Amino acid sequence: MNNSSPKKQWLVETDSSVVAQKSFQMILDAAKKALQEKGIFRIVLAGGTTPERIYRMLAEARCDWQNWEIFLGDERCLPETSAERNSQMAMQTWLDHIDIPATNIHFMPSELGAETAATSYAETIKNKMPFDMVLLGMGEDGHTASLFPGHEHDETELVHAVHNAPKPPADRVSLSASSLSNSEQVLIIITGAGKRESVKAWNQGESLPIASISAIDTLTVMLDSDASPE
Ligand SMILES: O=C1O[C@H](COP(=O)(O)O)[C@@H](O)[C@H](O)[C@H]1O
Repeated sequence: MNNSSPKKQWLVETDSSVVAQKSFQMILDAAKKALQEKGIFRIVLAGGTTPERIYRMLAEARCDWQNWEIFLGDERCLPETSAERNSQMAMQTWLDHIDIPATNIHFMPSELGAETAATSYAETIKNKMPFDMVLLGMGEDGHTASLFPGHEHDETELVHAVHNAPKPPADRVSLSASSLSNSEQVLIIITGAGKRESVKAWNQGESLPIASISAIDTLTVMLDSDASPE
């Protein structure tokens, strides 16, 4: 990994639809660059509700998806077809609607339990990094992916088994902060007034999980005006 500091940009947009539109364009631009330079684009997806609108836009985009490779930043330990799984959200909003080889989609087998899934997914990603783009959201408590405030993990792990998550379900699987940061670009998208206090705490230097994320080249934080403390 590159030890120099990444470029950082903090963008405040008028509303969540502008955040979605600009994020969508950043993803397409990153894909175009990676595909031109090396013929493959590896992106790690965020779960939760914030990225849904972006994924729906991607479902409508005219792209050659053959050389996109999809990963997840975190997953919830629930049955494979549960609507609460991040993989199901990504399939329903985007991946079910495009012509991408199934072998290019790498979900976490979290139905097998957090430990088994974390070990398995570490094998999946270990030769796929650095990623080209990591997309992240942030919860109201400052968690990102399934890295929660107050939780401690073995920093040598690529992927963590997560238990006792304060947001259900309690059992989850998450890429580590260093795996999530092992990406040319990291794009963090934050919308809604419910996130404002955590954004403020992050700005004031509180050691929230979101604050542990970096990037190789560029770290972008894109917020809507509701989430911005200014
Ligand atoms: O549980 C999760 O929460 C965060 C934030 O979700 P949001 O609904 O507030 O966008 C999400 O980034 C993470 O992937 C997910 O598992």
